[in-house]
Amino acid sequence: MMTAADTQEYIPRNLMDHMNPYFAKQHHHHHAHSYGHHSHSHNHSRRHHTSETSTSHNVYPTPTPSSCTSGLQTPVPRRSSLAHTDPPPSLSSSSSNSYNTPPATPPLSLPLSQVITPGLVQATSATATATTTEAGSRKEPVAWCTARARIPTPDGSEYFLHIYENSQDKKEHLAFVFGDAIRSRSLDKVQPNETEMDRVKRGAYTGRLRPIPAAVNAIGVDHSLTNTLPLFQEQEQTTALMVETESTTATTVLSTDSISSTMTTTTAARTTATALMGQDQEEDTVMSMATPSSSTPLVRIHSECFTGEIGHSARCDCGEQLDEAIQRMKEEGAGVVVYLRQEGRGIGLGEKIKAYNLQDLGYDTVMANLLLNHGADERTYEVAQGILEDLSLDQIRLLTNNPDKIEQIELDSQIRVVERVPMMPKSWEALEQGVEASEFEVKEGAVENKTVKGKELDRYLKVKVERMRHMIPIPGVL
Ligand SMILES: Nc1nc2c(ncn2[C@@H]2O[C@H](COP(=O)(O)OP(=O)(O)OP(=O)(O)O)[C@@H](O)[C@H]2O)c(=O)[nH]1
Repeated sequence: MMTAADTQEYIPRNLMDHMNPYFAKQHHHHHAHSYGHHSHSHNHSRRHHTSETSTSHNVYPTPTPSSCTSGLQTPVPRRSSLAHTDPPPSLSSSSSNSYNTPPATPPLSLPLSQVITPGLVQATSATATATTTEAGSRKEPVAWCTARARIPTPDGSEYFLHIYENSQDKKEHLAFVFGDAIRSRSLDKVQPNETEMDRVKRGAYTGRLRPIPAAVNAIGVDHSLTNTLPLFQEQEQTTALMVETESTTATTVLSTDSISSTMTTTTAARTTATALMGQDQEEDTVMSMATPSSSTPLVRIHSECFTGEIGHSARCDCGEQLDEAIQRMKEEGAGVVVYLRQEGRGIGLGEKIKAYNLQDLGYDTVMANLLLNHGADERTYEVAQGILEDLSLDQIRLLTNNPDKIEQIELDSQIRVVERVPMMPKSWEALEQGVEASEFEVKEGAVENKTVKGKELDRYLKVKVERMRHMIPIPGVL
């Protein structure tokens, strides 16, 4: 769909980079095309590479010491220099568990669980294998989920927050997962020597956890859950998992629903597992079996913005966008917000704060970045691709106005944006309709308190449209 914004003049990224001496020879692609329903392949090169993989397309080389001067000319380290050296885990490996941080707190004592051998627990979708792109260029996963937990929200709905590690940087990138149908393959994958409680702690269960009587919140108590099953059965009607081994017989109670479906018997360990379901299981089963939506999932790839999301800043609409994305996914009952820790379009919070001072002098967001010797936009999307691949999302409806984001997410990947879902800034939508933003807000009812408006926001948005190709119609009054 062509919008008014499509016809606006813009400065392509390569031209912007030519304005910057550091990036003069960098970019090789960028074409404008409209995004509606489409499926096409790209043959242009990935814009950003880590230092390990980069050859001729190393877009942001680490400046040489001689190029480092002071003040506005001081370059900052590029992402490529931040790439850490830990190898990503091979999901197909049966012996490596190096990426899982040891628990900081002493584990609950679960003697019987300790004897459960690998293979006993099988996740519902534990078929994760390293992903390979169309070009076959990437064998190892880029991102893997280390933990997940339920987050209830004030309106009673909830989502599962997924924590991701990755092969590109040391940051904790996130995925807000709405609905039960979307699962992380790396999370569900069985890890060597893990116990059921290990899996519960990292969130590798289906359904919902429930309180157990054994969870006494006091130190100096025996937190062993053995020999307490009869008590649980009588009083709590909770899901009980009975584990029997060759040498010992005892029972461990876990409050996971549907855990029986994650268990199988291994002959090697001569272990059997039986789930004894409580009376309230039916209700929970309904929750855990939410019908997977047949429609393509809604996805938002959101970049961190401390000022806009936490700091009540009216310089940008980042907080409003995050709220809007979450609201829509609640309404649809499914979807994923991939939350990337690339603050300030990848330049970091400190540098963005410097950029704000330059903006107060009259420079726009693009020029302020360039004057700080940054690219106009230094974000990369390999981690987002890795997260989407891990969540088995290769056909998505993407909430964005940014064509570059669509190009980057499809690049060298099987992921296809089958639909772009626009995000109209609330204040501009109100302007278009000739109403006060506050009226609009009330009318829509979707936005709580993050709607932003004002001259600074208008300027920020116009720069996105005019210089960064964002597909937002500028209100006639502006
Ligand atoms: N360098 C810089 N970054 C900013 C500024 N204002 C917001 N950001 C960052 O911009 C990022 C959001 O990018 P946007 O260009 O607003 O939007 P987008 O994600 O590219 O596009 P949409 O998907 O349509 O929202 C976040 O990381 C913010 O921290 C600014 O003035 N300077």
